[in-house]
Amino acid sequence: MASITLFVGSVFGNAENLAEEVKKDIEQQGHSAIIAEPPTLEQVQGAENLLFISSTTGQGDIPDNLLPLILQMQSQFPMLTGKTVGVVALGDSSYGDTFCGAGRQIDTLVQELNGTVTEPRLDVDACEHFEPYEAVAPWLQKWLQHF
Ligand SMILES: Cc1cc2nc3c(=O)[nH]c(=O)nc-3n(C[C@H](O)[C@H](O)[C@H](O)COP(=O)(O)O)c2cc1C
Repeated sequence: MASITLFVGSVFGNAENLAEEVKKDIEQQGHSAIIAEPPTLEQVQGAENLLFISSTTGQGDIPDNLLPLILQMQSQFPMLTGKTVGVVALGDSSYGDTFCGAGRQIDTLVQELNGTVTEPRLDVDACEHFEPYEAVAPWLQKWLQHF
């Protein structure tokens, strides 16, 4: 059984709702999951495995509720060696070059911090998926197989 901490970046609630569904799914498969509310550096350091679920706001920006943690991680460099990390990015391809910009920033950061990325980041396009969970469910199955 794995223990997974979810770190969620959300402005209007899409990523938050998705995280609740993902949490249930993880638990149904016999693992434990908690959503870090609010997401803090201590929770990053204490997490066995980390799953980031973040929308993108502004022009490729990280939502305000997750930004302080990401800035702290960028400045304090809490190494993620030995921890499995997943990144799910919500975005909208009509934003062009900034599509899923927050998720891309987080993905780069966790790799710099030496997290173990077993599945490539999933980018979920709101233009294709009205309900993001339909895109995330198969990705999550594959990600959980690594535990
Ligand atoms: C003001 C605003 C700016 C956005 N900027 C981007 C962007 O730069 N890139 C992107 O891929 N999506 C962008 N989006 C789309 C959101 O990431 C997408 O709608 C997401 O599902 C919102 O999830 P949330 O409710 O958890 O914040 C933007 C949405 C809004 C309302």
